[in-house]
Amino acid sequence: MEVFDFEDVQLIPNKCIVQSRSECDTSIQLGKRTFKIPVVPANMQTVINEELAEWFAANDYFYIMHRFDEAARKPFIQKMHEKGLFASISVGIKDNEFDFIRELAAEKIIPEYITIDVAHGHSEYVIDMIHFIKEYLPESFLIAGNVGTPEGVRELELAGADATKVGVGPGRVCITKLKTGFGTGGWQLAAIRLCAKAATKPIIADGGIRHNGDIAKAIRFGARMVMIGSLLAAHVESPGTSREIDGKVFKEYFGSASEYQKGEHKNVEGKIEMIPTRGHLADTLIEMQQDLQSAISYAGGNSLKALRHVDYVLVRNTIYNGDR
Ligand SMILES: NC(=O)C1=CN([C@@H]2O[C@H](COP(=O)(O)OP(=O)(O)OC[C@H]3O[C@@H](n4cnc5c(N)ncnc54)[C@H](OP(=O)(O)O)[C@@H]3O)[C@@H](O)[C@H]2O)C=CC1
Ligand SMILES: Nc1nc2c(ncn2[C@@H]2O[C@H](COP(=O)(O)O)[C@@H](O)[C@H]2O)c(=O)[nH]1
Repeated sequence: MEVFDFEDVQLIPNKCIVQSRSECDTSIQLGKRTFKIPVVPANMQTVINEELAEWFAANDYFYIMHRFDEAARKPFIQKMHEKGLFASISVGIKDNEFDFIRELAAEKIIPEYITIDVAHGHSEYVIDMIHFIKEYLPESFLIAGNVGTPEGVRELELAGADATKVGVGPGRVCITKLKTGFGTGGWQLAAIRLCAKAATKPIIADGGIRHNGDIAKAIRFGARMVMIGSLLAAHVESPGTSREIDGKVFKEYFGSASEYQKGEHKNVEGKIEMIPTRGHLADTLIEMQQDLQSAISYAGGNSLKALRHVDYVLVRNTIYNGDR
């Protein structure tokens, strides 16, 4: 099996067909909606909160609210709907989550998007939850994950998932590879490629994006969208707690399976990082869009489709050209 990661690949330019990069269309459809860019912030407590979710939805960006404030989810959906915005929530697979889905269905509170968010998503229990959600809330677009294999993608799709999320262990604050020996950390891009070949529905590539160019690479290898944590954390608006260290302001970015999230040291597969505070999230998203527009122009097209078939070379670890 050929394995490689984002830093090992460079895409090869084609003749440009646009007069300006602004002609390149970065929009992408997921479910019934079209979004400005193929990027979704990670459904983590230091990346997204209700205020940001509202901003993302109101500005035509996709978002997935995290699942770590369980009781807030129902009023969140209602609040989004009162404001005419789409609701996109996460669920786990414990028994109370089945009750929650039943409750939403009984009260006809129907989120437009639901994501089943479990570390090891290739599981009978996740498949049970997919069946359950499809029975009780068939109108919701259902994303299930995370998986790291073509078999995982196929089984979740077959169970009824409308999209699957791919990535086990490539995240910036992930220590799954170190703690268990498993995952797609270090070869996430090759895993996206394998999974996309098996997929008949969209896949969301989750974790490991370190540069804006990695978004174009993920799309080249079959992702419909990418989920991003670290690059979208630590902005002025980000929910992580700020701390001043040696006169510089940092924000917390911690893993959802870290002890900071769990409140105990049990099955810990995540850590914390302090990231220097960046500017405003809106500016980072605009830069991501501009970089993608440029990537599309290098691909020789005027929409994201152009990225899907560009040639590439494997040049191991050369992303910095020795400039690091
Ligand atoms: N994308 C990634 O690589 C990873 C992401 N995460 C994130 O961390 C958060 C916590 O997730 P998670 O650890 O799934 O915790 P959850 O609390 O969501 O656990 C999911 C359920 O599955 C059970 N389970 C059995 N085997 C596993 C396994 N190998 N991994 C995970 N659950 C298992 C758990 O039971 P029990 O706890 O008793 O075992 C629990 O009932 C999620 O938001 C997840 O996305 C975590 C690790 C990797
Ligand atoms: N193994 C773990 N993975 C985690 C944890 N918390 C979140 N995640 C995953 O990371 C991505 C974000 O990755 P990034 O490279 O963009 O920072 C996120 O979407 C989850 O899938 C964790 O505690 N352990």
